[in-house]
Amino acid sequence: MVGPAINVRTRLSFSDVNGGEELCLTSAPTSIAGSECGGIEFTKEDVEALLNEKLKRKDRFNLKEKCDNMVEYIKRLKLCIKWFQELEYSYLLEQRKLQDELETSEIKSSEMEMIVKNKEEELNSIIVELRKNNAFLREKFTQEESEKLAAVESLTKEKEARLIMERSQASISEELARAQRELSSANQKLSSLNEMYKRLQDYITSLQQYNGKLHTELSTAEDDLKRVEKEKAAMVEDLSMIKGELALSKASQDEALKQKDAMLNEVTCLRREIQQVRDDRDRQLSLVQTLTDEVENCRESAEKYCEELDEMKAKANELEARCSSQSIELKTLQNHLAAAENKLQVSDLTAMETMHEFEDQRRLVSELLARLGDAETKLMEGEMLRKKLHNTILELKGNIRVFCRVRPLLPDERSSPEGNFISYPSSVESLGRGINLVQNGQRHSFTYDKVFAPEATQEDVFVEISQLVQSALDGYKVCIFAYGQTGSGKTYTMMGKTGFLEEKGLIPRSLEQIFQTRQSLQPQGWKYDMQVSMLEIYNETIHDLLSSNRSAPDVLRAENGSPLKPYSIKHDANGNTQVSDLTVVDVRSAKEVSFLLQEASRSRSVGKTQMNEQSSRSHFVFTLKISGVNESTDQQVQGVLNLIDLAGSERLSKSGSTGERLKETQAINRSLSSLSDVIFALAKKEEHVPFRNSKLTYLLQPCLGGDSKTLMFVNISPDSSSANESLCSLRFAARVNACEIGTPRRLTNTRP
Ligand SMILES: Nc1ncnc2c1ncn2[C@@H]1O[C@H](COP(=O)(O)OP(=O)(O)OP(=O)(O)O)[C@@H](O)[C@H]1O
Repeated sequence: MVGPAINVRTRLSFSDVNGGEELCLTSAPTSIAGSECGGIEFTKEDVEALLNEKLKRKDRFNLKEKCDNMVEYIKRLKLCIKWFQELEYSYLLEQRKLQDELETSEIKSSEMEMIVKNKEEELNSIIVELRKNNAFLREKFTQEESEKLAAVESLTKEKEARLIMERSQASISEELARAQRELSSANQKLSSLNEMYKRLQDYITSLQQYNGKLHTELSTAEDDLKRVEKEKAAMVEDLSMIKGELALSKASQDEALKQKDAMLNEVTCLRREIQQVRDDRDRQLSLVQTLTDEVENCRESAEKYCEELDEMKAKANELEARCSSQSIELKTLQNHLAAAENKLQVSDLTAMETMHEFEDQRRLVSELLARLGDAETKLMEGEMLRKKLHNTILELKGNIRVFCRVRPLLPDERSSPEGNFISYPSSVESLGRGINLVQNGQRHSFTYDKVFAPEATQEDVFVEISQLVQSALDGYKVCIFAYGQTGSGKTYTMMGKTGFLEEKGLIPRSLEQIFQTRQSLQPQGWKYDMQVSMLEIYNETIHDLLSSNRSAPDVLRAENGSPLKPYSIKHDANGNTQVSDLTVVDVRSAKEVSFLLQEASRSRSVGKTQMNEQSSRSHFVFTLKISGVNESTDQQVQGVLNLIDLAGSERLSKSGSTGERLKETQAINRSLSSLSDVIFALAKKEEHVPFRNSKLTYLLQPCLGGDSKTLMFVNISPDSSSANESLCSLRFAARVNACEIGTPRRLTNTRP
């Protein structure tokens, strides 16, 4: 008996996408029916071989494809297993049918039995084989399943890793792009800096050339000036001579005029007299005539009158003689008059000449004065230009600038019995910049950027720093501090004298100028925001001078009164200084700031010492932060103006301090000595600069070691008893002047 034929068509295939190969095992439609069945072609070996082959090539698949193939493979295996199960089931059915047939027919030949047995055995072996295959395939399936899981897991891991890698790659490429951008901008900056450097070099050389030219011009101008002065002096001398002569000639002219008047009077008198004489003569003549007539009449009439006639004749002769003598006198008088008139004319002429000469001289003098004025304005312009160039050169060199100011003697101070121990050289190169100090018979000379003698007013001093103050509005960090012995005039210089407008100090003047300039820059689109903070460093602790809570100055207090941490100083990468929790006030006018200044000076630690009635016992730091933006160009600037009034150095022996004052004095001297340590280290260009040794030096770090425009006032007392301290201050100032701290940097950018 032939059982039902089961058609099995199986195709197991693995395809390698990369290799393009396809490994396949296909069973042709097979009729599994009794002995005709040649057996199933998918033997364990085949599958194993197939798997081995697959495993061998496994490496070549990439994980994803491997996984897909695996899934496909597993699907097919499942199908295969299903088919095998169906096959097994059909075989079982077949077997059962055969057995049924065997049982029902009961006629079973031994041959048939044999066949059936064989068939059964065969089928059993096939079933066993199939079961084995099935078990193997199941095992394989679970293995493949676990492998698949592992592969999926590794795939997800790989995917994650890939994602991470992609993300990191994206960030790296972003960073790379940024770095490239930065590199290009840095390159641009570098090239612009190089260009700027070249330009600056050119500028410096041109400035130097210009400076040289100016110097030569200055020297020629000075020569000219000297010459002109000499000429002027000669002229003035001539003029005075001429004036003398003129006065003389004027006097002689006056005299001549007087003479002339007198002569005229005389002439008129003489004329009158002549007239009188003439009248007399005429009268006499008429008389003579009448007499002659009478004589004629009488001659005829009587001889008796002969005697009378003779008498009359004698009288007439006498009168004639008188008349002729009077005419001679008249002639001489007329001659005199003519001579006087001549003389008058001559003196008129000389007076006219003198007047002309005087006019000429006057014109010459005014011309010379105009030339002198021109030369003086040229000289002043040259001096201003020289100062500007000097400032630019100093800025380019990166030095700290130093101005020295000597205060006048105070009413209770006496000048030295040996005369002034401070003098100012008058040579061209040190004029206004040099100071000499004589101590123990030895002369010490110093030169700074500017020296102000006691006569210098607050206005004179401010004029010299106004440009520096101005640059805070252009985005520079500016620091001006006053250093000096106690009572030498630091507070006077920085703050001025309260209640005296003329004696306002640099801080109020600077603020007025800044707010005025802010106003004047508004039409150009500039808008500025200003913030003020004020602090003092007293006994190495910071006090907020604008804080409403001044009960415990060194330590901040929370609202509940519990102490918070003390104020701390921090500098950022741009060199901006921040003092934690310090009160910062937005200000819009100089008035607001002066109100705050008054508040702060009331809070400041001030005390009476032997050296100063109102001595500042702390370092006072005024900070104005300026941030400006140009609405039309979007340019932004950030400037800072630091104005610092340091506490005065003093000798313990001299100050006579005790108790609290002694502690203050020691703290002041300690911080000033830290300042000088920093200056020494900077001057020597040492690697380590001990900025952190005191709060003062740490606060001043950006001004002393960075890119700010820094100016120091060294204040000097003219009192001879302070000569020693003054010498120390001048020496310290000379060191400061020699410090190179770098080129000031302008903080400006474009609004994003
Ligand atoms: N240029 C000046 N013209 C007139 N008076 C001055 C001048 N400089 C200082 N003074 C006067 O000298 C005295 C001492 O000056 P000031 O208080 O400014 O000294 P200081 O250096 O700040 O002292 P301290 O370090 O003790 O605070 C004050 O009375 C001040 O008015």
